[in-house]
Amino acid sequence: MSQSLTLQHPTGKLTGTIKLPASKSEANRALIIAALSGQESQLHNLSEANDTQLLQRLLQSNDQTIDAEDAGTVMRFLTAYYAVTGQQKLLTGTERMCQRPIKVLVEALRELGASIDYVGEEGYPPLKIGGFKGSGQKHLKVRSDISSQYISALLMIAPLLPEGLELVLEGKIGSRPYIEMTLSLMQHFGVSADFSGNTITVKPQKYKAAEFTVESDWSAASYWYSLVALAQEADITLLGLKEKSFQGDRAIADIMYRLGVYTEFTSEGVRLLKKEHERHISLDFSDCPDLAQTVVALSAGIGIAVDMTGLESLRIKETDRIQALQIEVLSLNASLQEVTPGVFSLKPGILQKKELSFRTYQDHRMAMAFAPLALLQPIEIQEPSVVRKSYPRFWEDLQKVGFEVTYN
Ligand SMILES: O=C(O)C1=C[C@@H](OP(=O)(O)O)[C@@H](O)[C@H](O)C1
Ligand SMILES: C=C(OP(=O)(O)O)C(=O)O
Repeated sequence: MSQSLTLQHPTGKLTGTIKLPASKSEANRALIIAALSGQESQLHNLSEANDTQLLQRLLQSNDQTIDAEDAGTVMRFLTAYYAVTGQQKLLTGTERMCQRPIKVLVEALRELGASIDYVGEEGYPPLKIGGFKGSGQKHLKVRSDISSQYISALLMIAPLLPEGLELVLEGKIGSRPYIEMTLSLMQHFGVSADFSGNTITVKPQKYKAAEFTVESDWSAASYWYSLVALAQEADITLLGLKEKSFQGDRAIADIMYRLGVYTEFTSEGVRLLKKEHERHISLDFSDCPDLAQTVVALSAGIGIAVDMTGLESLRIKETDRIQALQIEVLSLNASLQEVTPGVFSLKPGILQKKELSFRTYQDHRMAMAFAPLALLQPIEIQEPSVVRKSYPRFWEDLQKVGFEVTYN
């Protein structure tokens, strides 16, 4: 496995058509729902992303020990899935996964009648999941300010519970579009729910088999927006994206309008063209946390000041993404600071020609967010294989639009 790669572009001019990977968020919901339905559903365009390939394999596995690796959705969705289907499993993951909290979900599932024990530290994987004795409980209060994945996990099993589920979300609702995506996918497979105020109600129901085609991944698209913003000239088409999407990261089209990219929706996807960008913007990432790294790396490189809120969940993702960003923007002479609690300010500096090498912290998004800076000067990306989590062909796709990629 290559320790690093060097990336450069001889002309800075980008034209081409890219088939993006499919959304791992949509795919992983469809896989869990299809498994819960107990019927044969036809799922098309499942992502080649490791997170999806892994879930597909694990759902077929009879092993007692299940390794969710570094995939948050796999860990959280399988916890609820194994609990409600009464399967005895030891569910674990990477060292980092065992530092990502899961207490809110475990406590909720216990209240519903699941038997789950912590093998190591209380509140974190690995988990020993045992039988399920429905408690008859249908009313649950769940914190919604840590990870929406707990809520999505509970919602997908809700129609199978004897009394259904009334979920009251407590606190700020972070990553809300992912909860809405879950409800939309459930609806697609025949299950209705009501989301009013901060309460989501799901009555006992049966999932129905259905065909589903996964849309291209808007989070993956964000790196192409960044590439277009940084290019000298660009005309890039991204296939398989829809104007009306289940994915909240579709917000990248609006964000990038301000950062220098015009989006034209076509029958096959989107066409990205360059435009003027603003110099100073304010953004709230509560609904789209996975876009923060793209925006920070681009803005630091191109010289845009950004005031940011809604970054709370970044500390408990594949790495502490705030800390990783704070370190990596320094080499761009930029600074990222928390100016008042919860409010971050990115101040770009003057980019000086020097050797740039970015660490990726076992986080696919660190690699892909910083890669577009290779349009400004040659750069090195460390541990480039991290992209396999969501976009395994990322480096090959860059080569298609003229990047020179050298594995060191
Ligand atoms: O449900 C999902 O598919 C996801 C929800 C988000 O996580 P949080 O809810 O933990 O913010 C997001 O960051 C992650 O990449 C995918
Ligand atoms: C946070 C992410 O994934 P997960 O939480 O599913 O591991 C991500 O892909 O950026």
